[in-house]
Amino acid sequence: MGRGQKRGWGGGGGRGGGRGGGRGGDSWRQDKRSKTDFITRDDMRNAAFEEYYRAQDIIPADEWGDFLATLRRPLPVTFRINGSGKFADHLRDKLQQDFFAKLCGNLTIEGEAVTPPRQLPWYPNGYAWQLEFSRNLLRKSPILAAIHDFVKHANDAGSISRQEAVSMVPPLFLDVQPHHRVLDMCAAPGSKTFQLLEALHSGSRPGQTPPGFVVANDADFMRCNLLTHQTKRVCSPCLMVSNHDASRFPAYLAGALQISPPPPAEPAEPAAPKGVASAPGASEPRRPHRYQVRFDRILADVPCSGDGTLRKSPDIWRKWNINGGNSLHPMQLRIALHGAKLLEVGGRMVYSTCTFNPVEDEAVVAELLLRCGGALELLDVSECMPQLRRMAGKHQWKVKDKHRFYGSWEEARVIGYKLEESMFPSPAKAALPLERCMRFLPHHGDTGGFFVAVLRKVSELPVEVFKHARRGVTEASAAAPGSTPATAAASRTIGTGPDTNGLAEPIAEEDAEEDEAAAAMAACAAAGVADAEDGDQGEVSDADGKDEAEPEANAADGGGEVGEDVDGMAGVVERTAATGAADHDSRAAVAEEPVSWDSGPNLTPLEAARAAAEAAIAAAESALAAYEAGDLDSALRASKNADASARRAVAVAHREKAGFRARPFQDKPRGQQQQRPRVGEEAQVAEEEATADGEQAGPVQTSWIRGGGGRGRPDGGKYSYIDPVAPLEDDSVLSILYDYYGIPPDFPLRSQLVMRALDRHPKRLYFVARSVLDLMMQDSTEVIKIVSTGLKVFERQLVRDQVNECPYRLSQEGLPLVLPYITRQRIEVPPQVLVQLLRDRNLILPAAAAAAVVGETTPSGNPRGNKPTLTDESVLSALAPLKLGCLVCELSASDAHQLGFAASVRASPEEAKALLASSSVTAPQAVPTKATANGGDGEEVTGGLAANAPFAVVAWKGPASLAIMVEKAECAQMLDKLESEMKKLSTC
Ligand SMILES: C[S@@+](CC[C@H](N)C(=O)[O-])C[C@H]1O[C@@H](n2cnc3c(N)ncnc32)[C@H](O)[C@@H]1O
Repeated sequence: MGRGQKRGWGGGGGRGGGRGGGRGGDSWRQDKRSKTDFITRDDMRNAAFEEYYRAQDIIPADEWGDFLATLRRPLPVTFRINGSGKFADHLRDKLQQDFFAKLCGNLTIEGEAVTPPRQLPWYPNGYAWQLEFSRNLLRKSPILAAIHDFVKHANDAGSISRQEAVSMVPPLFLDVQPHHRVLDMCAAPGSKTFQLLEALHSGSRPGQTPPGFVVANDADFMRCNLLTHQTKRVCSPCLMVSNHDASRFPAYLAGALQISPPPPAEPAEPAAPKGVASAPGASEPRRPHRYQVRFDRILADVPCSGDGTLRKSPDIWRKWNINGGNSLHPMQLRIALHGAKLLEVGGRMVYSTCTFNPVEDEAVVAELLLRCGGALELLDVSECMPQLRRMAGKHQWKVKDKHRFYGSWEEARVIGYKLEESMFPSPAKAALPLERCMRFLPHHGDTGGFFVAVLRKVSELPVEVFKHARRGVTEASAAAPGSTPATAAASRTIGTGPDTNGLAEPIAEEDAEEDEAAAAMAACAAAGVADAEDGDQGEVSDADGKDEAEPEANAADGGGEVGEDVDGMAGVVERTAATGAADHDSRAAVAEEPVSWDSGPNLTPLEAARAAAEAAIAAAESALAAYEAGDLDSALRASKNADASARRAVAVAHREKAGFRARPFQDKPRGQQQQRPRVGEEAQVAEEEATADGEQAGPVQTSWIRGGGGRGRPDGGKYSYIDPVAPLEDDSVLSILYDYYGIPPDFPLRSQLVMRALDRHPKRLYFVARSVLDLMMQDSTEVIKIVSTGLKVFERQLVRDQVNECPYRLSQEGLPLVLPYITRQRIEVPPQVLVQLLRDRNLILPAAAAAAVVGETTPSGNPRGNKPTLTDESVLSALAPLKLGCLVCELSASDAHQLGFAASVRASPEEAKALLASSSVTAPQAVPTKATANGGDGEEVTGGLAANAPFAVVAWKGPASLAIMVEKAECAQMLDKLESEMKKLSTC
């Protein structure tokens, strides 16, 4: 492909083992550029590929030319609108009316034809679109450039997701409902998990948690982190991200560990002589009931050779060879078989790949069906989504090794190179209804290629499916992305017999799992640490994928989070610390002076870190002002101070995080008291302080811990590179949260609020759905390797010089979940004020504004004051009685109604009870048996907490200002929605 051929937005993320999926910002474009710049049209051919697929007869002969030509063209940009409801409709209508309507007809720009945007007719609610503009056109046309910007910002803000059209199909056929227990076996980077979560939350009211959950699993740990990041935007407490080889995802959990009651008091027996085992002691853990893990819905979107993504990843033209698909087949079958085992009777499983290759497609499905002996059936979904063009699955195909094609296993058995019987068609397979499988061809809908089979489990699997020894955890498994030397070695020790037919078949699977669980249980009972799973992958990153040792990350950690939320918090610090607008300038003036660290009595490390961070901000602002005023000497001085203060904040925060309870600085003997450091020396002083002796506070104790091993877990845990999950049990904090926000005691903060670090002052608090918590509780031996879970609802927030009653602010992400239960610290604001807040982000309160002398300049020559001021009397009087600190600003019910937004809910105690009860109902066991998939005309399949949230923002009341704590991109989106609805209303 020549350079001129590139699409304006490049392609999306890659598929398959090693290829990552980029989303957000311009990274797509960069990925794309690096992949395509060196691939010319002449490179887009591969004789082996053409020979293989011509022989397979999966492309009608008269379409072959079209098929190849389409594969050589770059992929259009495809995106879908996230969620459903008012916001999603608004976005769709805006796109249609403001942008796409202008591109209808035979539009040409400077002689180049513009392909009009195309709505994907089969995607529910008209929420998915395809755009096809070249980079060249983007440069020439303001309207195309505006569309580009809009889509980019909407993607950044999380209201749309870029995703290849056919990749959206498998989740639609899975028909996920809110009560389902869902497993996404190979989930990263998570575009389908996102859809599954939306379906799970579909129909949930704000504050309501669906009773089901989604476990998103991937064998690659780093890709699990990517997945966690990508799915944040759904705002779901029902997600657990795990890291296993899907073919060995734990099928049995040890159950909740029970401690036998103490025996009745009896006369003490003489101690047993040494070397004689004592009788099972009454205080020994009783072996718990085994708990079988079952799911109602399973997506097996397996790693594959990926030739369906040739348009997105043209480098595959060069790399494609017959061995790719052949070598993946055994792993794909293992994963599918294990999925069948984990599936609940009556449950549905979708097997999908992005390859045209029948060895990875029909061959796997056919072998799976045969092995399951009628326990699985292939569903006929031909009536679902009729506008989605598809080809029926094949009953016959050919298998090839590096030498030649073979018509049957008999032919290949002796001379075939690395071939397995399961890859071949057979009369028994030909009798299966394989035509029910679906293959999506690129030239039919200007898409990529995909294969989908929808299966239902109608009865328990025959025992013999899993009877044979597990001989085939072969090199394919050992080479799985993310597999560690430990797993690979473990796999090899299981061995591959000569006649294994390569399938990870089996076995001794039950035994292996049982042994694993028993060993882990024994180890746990002995309070030991068993690395029963994969061992340490050597990664040291937290749930967000940040390096633990990264100084910036730690700077915010114990230091009052001042530097954490740059967009949200910096503004708050600026205006809440002390005296508002006027204060900004006075601080700027002093910020040029080296900062004193020994001021004030009883300065704790936390306060010191906070003070240092604030000083850093003040100094940085001062430096900026000086640069703007052209005073380079002052700017340089202030910059050095900012640097030194920030370093100090990092150092003190490190110490605080490490659990040192340092003595107040002035406790030091007089001679050793902190001297005011000279400019440039602060960092060194801070380092010394950070290593000074202190009282070790020790890690916090909790009643349970699951997973992980990092972040202070006392026993080390099994997985030293993953953060553990543990309940927040500090009642002093819980009581403050309940009291400050007026949350009714029924709301299960006490049982469902967790932290990901065993810190005395955890930085973030996450809410986990009951269903996820139950799953974790069944896993008493911690077999499931949890990478992340929970919805962030609170973030630690302390501000200097402010009486901040609650150390945790709400997180905008978790607001839709907790808002209905919040009865204090919330105010209604008229739409105009909300617009002002979203636009300016910080509004000065009148008293502070009055204190600023208009026209006066600071010592460095900058104008004082001059900040947007909050003047609305109704808001000011509503704000007055509220405490300093976090609050929620929302539209009134009537304004929300008029503007067409979901009205904010303030649940009465009774309603709160009902909402909570409906959030934790037991999942019905009956699963719809209708052989239909969701997604028919007009049927709504998406939803989500975020999508249906009322119009409300987290804000911060300081002594001098009101600031909102929402990221800039999200502010812009909200502002756009609000203004557009207000405009509509005014023109009505
Ligand atoms: C086709 S991609 C999945 C795409 C994903 N479903 C989505 O929609 O974003 C295949 C994924 O399988 C993972 N993988 C490879 N081998 C695996 C295994 N044995 N078990 C689980 N995941 C595996 C890869 O790391 C990769 O992320």
